[in-house]
Amino acid sequence: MDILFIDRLTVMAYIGINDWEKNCLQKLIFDLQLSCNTEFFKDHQSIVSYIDYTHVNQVILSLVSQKHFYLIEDVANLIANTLIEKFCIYWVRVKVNKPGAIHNACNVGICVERKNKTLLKSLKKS
Ligand SMILES: Nc1nc2c(c(=O)[nH]1)N=C([C@H](O)[C@@H](O)CO)CN2
Repeated sequence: MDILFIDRLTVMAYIGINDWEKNCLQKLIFDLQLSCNTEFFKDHQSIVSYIDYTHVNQVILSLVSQKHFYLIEDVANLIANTLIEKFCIYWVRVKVNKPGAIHNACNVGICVERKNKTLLKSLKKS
């Protein structure tokens, strides 16, 4: 398995469980890993199936700017599930960092992994 990654993608978001966090933009930093098959892309006819990381970036910006999120877990789940849905990938890892959330820690975050079970099944059959 090959991995396409995006490190330290930074977005300002409405995020948090406290009242004061409802109207206050805070920094979230994303580390993303998406499975891909670079051998497959060598064939020019299949160029359409490469994962465009600029498109991934746009999807994340659009998702995160749409509403207020309660937990970083909610953001991580939404992004992981959407990426699995929108792109032809069978595995994704999404790490959401909320630096500064705890004054005596340099970072806190959540890391989720999702698999596209339907795609996995069809890959096994072929
Ligand atoms: N597991 C989590 N715990 C907490 C979260 C969270 O998103 N997931 N959020 C907060 C507050 O919003 C905090 O970040 C305010 O600084 C507390 N605990």
